[in-house]
Amino acid sequence: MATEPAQPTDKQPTPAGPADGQGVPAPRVAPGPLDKAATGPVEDAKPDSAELIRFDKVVKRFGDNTVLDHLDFSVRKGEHVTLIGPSGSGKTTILRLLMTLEQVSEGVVWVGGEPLSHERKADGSLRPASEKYQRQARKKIGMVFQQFNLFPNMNVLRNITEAPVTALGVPKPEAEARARELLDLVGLGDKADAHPTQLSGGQQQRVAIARALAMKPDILLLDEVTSALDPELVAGVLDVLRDIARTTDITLLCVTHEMSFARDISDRVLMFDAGRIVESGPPSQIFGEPREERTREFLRAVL
Ligand SMILES: Nc1ncnc2c1ncn2[C@@H]1O[C@H](COP(=O)(O)OP(=O)(O)OP(=O)(O)O)[C@@H](O)[C@H]1O
Repeated sequence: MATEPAQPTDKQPTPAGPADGQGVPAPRVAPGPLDKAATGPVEDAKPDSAELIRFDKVVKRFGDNTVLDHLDFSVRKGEHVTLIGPSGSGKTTILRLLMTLEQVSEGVVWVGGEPLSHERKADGSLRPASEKYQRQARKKIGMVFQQFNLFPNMNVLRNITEAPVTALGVPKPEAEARARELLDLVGLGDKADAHPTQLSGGQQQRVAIARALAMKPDILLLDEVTSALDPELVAGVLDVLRDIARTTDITLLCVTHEMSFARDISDRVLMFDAGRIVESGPPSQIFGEPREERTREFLRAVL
């Protein structure tokens, strides 16, 4: 397989290019021209309707580096799942595949019962998805990055309303009313007119959370959202997220190094190592009685 071109950074999310899986055998769940050995109707492979996200035999390579190695997992509607594991184990790559900032090398990513990494052709086969298809398919997914990435030339209100107005066509007054509600939710009701440079890092990150929620996503991806913050600002952001986890029915997929936060908000924790899940279970198991030595070793190092 050819080495991939440089990937977009979180700061400059560019539209996803064509999948690098083109020309390689298609995943088991994607019978069709790319998978000559596979038989059976595509419909049979559709995820369970309660599953909102499903990774099916997903492989992600960067050049010779296999970052995700035939990864299978799913997340149910409304579930809060946290990914933990050592640096470089592939956690962020999973979120970036869901945002279509990266493309799978093999396998299929499904969201809401429809393929995200691929699109269905008229004959029922799955082919690597076009940029246009993915732009539409990822609309129900929001992400908060480590760096807040607010628009510096727009005030807080406009940072939040910009995407709903331009991408979803929400009328401006409606978008503004919702933005004000969200600002209240994140404890920044009085900052609508401020500019990002007038806010602390923690406040900027709370605006970024409000901005992600303004798109009314079904799925919220959180990628180490407190890593860039001064220690005294971390608790405020985590409290806002705890509230969101408790009071909304949003599905959360979260990468964090904050183990007590993971313990608080998660229904399930997935422990990763070298692109594979080494253990999966409720926080009581993972943090209380981990079954795998690799999990115990990792937690000894970080707790
Ligand atoms: N665009 C890229 N090009 C080449 N290699 C990449 C790219 N993005 C990630 N990688 C590599 O993929 C591997 C997994 O990275 P990833 O960021 O998913 O790990 P992680 O578990 O989230 O780590 P951390 O906890 O440090 O954020 C690393 O070896 C990383 O260097």
